[in-house]
Amino acid sequence: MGTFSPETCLELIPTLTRQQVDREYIYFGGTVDLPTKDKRFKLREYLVNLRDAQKAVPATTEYAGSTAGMYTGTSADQTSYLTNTVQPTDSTQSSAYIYPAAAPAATETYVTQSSSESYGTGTAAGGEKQLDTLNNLCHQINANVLQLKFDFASYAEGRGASAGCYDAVDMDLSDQGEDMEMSDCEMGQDGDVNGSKSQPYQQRGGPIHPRGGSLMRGGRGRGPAPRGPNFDSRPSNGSHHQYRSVGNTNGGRTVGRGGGIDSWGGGNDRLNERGFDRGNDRGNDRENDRANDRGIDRGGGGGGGGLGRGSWGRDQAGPPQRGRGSPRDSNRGSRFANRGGQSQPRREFGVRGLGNKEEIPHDLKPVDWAAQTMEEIKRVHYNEHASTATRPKEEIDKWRDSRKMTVSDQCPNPILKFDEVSFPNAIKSVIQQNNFIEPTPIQAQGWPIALSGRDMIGIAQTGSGKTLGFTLPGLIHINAQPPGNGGPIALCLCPTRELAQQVMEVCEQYTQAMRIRAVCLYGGSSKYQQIRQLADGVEFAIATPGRLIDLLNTKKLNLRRCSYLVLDEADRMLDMGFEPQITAIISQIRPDRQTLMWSATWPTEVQELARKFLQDPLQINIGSDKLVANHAIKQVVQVIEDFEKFDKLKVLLQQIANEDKFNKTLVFTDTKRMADDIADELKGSGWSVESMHGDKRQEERERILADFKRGHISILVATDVASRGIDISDITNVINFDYPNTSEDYIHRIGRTARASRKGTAYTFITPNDSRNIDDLVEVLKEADQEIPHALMMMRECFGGTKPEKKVWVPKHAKRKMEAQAREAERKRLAQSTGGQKPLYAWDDPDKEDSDSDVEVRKRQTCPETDDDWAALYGDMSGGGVAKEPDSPVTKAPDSAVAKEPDSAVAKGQESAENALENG
Ligand SMILES: Nc1ncnc2c1ncn2[C@@H]1O[C@H](COP(=O)(O)OP(=O)(O)OP(=O)(O)O)[C@@H](O)[C@H]1O
Repeated sequence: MGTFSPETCLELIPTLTRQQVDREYIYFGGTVDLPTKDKRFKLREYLVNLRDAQKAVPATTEYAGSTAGMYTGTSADQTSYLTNTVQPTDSTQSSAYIYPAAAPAATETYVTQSSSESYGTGTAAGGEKQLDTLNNLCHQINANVLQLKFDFASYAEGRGASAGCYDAVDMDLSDQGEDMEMSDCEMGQDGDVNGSKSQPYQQRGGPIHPRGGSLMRGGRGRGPAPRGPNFDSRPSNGSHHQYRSVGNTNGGRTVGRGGGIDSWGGGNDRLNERGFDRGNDRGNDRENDRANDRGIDRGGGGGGGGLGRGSWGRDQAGPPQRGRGSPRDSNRGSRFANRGGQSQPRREFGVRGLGNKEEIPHDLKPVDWAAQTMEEIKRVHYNEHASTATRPKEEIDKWRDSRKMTVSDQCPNPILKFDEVSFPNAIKSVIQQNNFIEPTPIQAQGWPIALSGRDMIGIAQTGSGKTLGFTLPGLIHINAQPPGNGGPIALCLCPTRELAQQVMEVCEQYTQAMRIRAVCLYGGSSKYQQIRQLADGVEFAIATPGRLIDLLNTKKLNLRRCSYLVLDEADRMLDMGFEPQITAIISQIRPDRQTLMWSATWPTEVQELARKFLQDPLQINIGSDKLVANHAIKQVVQVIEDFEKFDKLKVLLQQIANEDKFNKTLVFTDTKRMADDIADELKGSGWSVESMHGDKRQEERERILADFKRGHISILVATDVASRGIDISDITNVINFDYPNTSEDYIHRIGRTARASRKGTAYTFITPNDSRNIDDLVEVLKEADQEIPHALMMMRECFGGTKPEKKVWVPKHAKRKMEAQAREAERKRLAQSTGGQKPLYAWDDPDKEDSDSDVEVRKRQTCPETDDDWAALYGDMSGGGVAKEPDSPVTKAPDSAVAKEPDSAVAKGQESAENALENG
């Protein structure tokens, strides 16, 4: 029986260096694919041997606590491991791991694995469970979905430099096509794994919360280290802890929000970066990306319920974080944990199910404005120009019609030239510097409304100049109010940091010219500096809600002077579940304020809500009240299968580069993890590419975006953090690698190209999993007079408007498996059509007959479809235990090992399979 010696590791993993293995304290945290079938076989055989050896092991004790992974070491280590990791049974702990009571051989190998089942506590016939675990491991290897993690740091720390190493078997089935998006808890899948999958953090980070086993604690190195006596004495911080936490990402998908950076001090950055938010990745990623921004902004975070099999191998979710120790944070953690761990329908949160911020803590009590004495606001700053006032109605109607503009009754006439609006000279000169010739339509119609002091809703396509549409009237509003240092006069709320920075960037020129002090308040950046700026006095604040609430909470900011409020991307703010925050913020702003909402999309779901914050608003819509994409964008939709996506992407990128090597492409993915993976893959092929998402630290995000703007990188792979507001004029192409969560997001994403009056192309991959959005997409394409592929219409016919069960991305190895299955199906079909005369495993060459040994090899290369197949190949490794659930590679371990006579077919299969293995 073998162990994973460093040599084996070196052999198995080509990217590993001797130096890495030999060094005592080393981080090697990646997940690796076993690159070749040979190596997979080798590992499988190792496990099968292990299984066989394990059969001889007496019944084991089941311990409360948890871990995951496979541990190879000495019995002394076993003792210390037990001593250091096994926590006393706690009734709140919903899961357990198993452990051999006695070592099977001179070199002990412990395989522990969290399971999606809560074992409860006490003793059980753990030997069977362990075999079952091994069985699962083998199964996964066979299915090419097993990945290994090697944590040499743990090895070294735990046992010094003795031989052997710690092999954490990452049971990450997310790589398996069908299971991948089980982590996509928003989609309502696989909800059973909440509690038990939090395990690794339980032992390290703190107790499992009674509610669903989610983790409420964790963080900086609390709890004993996983193994080895040395751990206890080592100082630990979040990041170190993170890297030590080896094993099963099953255990810890931290589905909660975490304000790692803001909430915690040093050491958490890495944690946050690598573990904590990563943990979110598969869980609720699109949402998490958004939530991440918000989470970090607000400096809080929720603990995570693990998401069992769903997370990706590399994601070692760090210990769940709890923001700031507020009890309410705990609740929040639990809530998010539940979202992560227990499948929640995606649309349960927020107005349209895209988030929920109800539990964001704040001490903001609504101000009793009636009891306040307030200076009167000067709201009206608009003197209609003679030529505007006298413009004939027909001419105005014609102008509006030609721009597909609809306006509320009583809407003032548009100003068609800059001269018609009484901007101060400072603004006019900046407009000139920018070579703007005339106002864009939304500006032409929006400025008169905003300057008149009316509340308004402005909806216009992406890249149509909305930012100046609301900032310039804001600056004029500020200018008209009495001077002072009592807080900002104008406030612009933005859903993401990127957007806040973008707005800041746009208006900076103008604020400087007008000597107006502006500040951008967003999470992930130095709060101290922002507080100092606030203390110095500001007139204009651009903020993300989280940071703003934080500053309001800590009384570093007050909004009593604020009388001009903008909600940029208002639909997203309301849509994402920012409503409670918006309500809290608005409660701090005087009721006679002027409120403006702007966006490129205005879904009906938020319209009612929006009106709650507005008083008798005027509305402008450019396009229609439906979803409208910027018509300067050429929209190309490709209907493909999930597994084709990456290859198609490469082809597309090559094509784009061939057109012009200076082309800039923004690729959108659903998940942070996918963004990273794609960027890594592309980098490997020599592309100049970076990824950007909510897991990245703020400065990293800013650097990457700046690099992209400057053209230092030509491809940016991003999640929806980049979908709104970002104005990079020379983005020529947008690729929706994954179709976004909502069709509004589609409009905003593709709107990153064709800014101002430029043109651009948006490519979108559509798979059957996107069927629920097809109706919208077809409408958008029709409206923009774009080509609608026949396949899309066919898909619409078949699935239009229905929600798919899962949205899966199929990575390469799963793709290989699918291809193998397709070949197998083809083989069967061929065999049938030829009356069974065709060779059994001749898919590569139907005319060539396999030898007997080929047949056996083929068998071993093929993932058994069912448990019976599996048993036929490898025997019933649960030792006659309870039959496992079909379709569940990580099979639930039985509560108790109920003896069951193997049926004779299985027994026969087992025998022949074992013979085959011996021979093979
Ligand atoms: N009057 C104008 N003439 C020409 N260009 C303009 C004018 N006003 C703004 N722009 C430019 O148009 C670009 C897009 O503007 P902006 O970012 O405000 O669009 P937006 O409508 O807010 O887009 P999104 O909805 O994507 O956020 C910017 O680069 C800006 O400088």
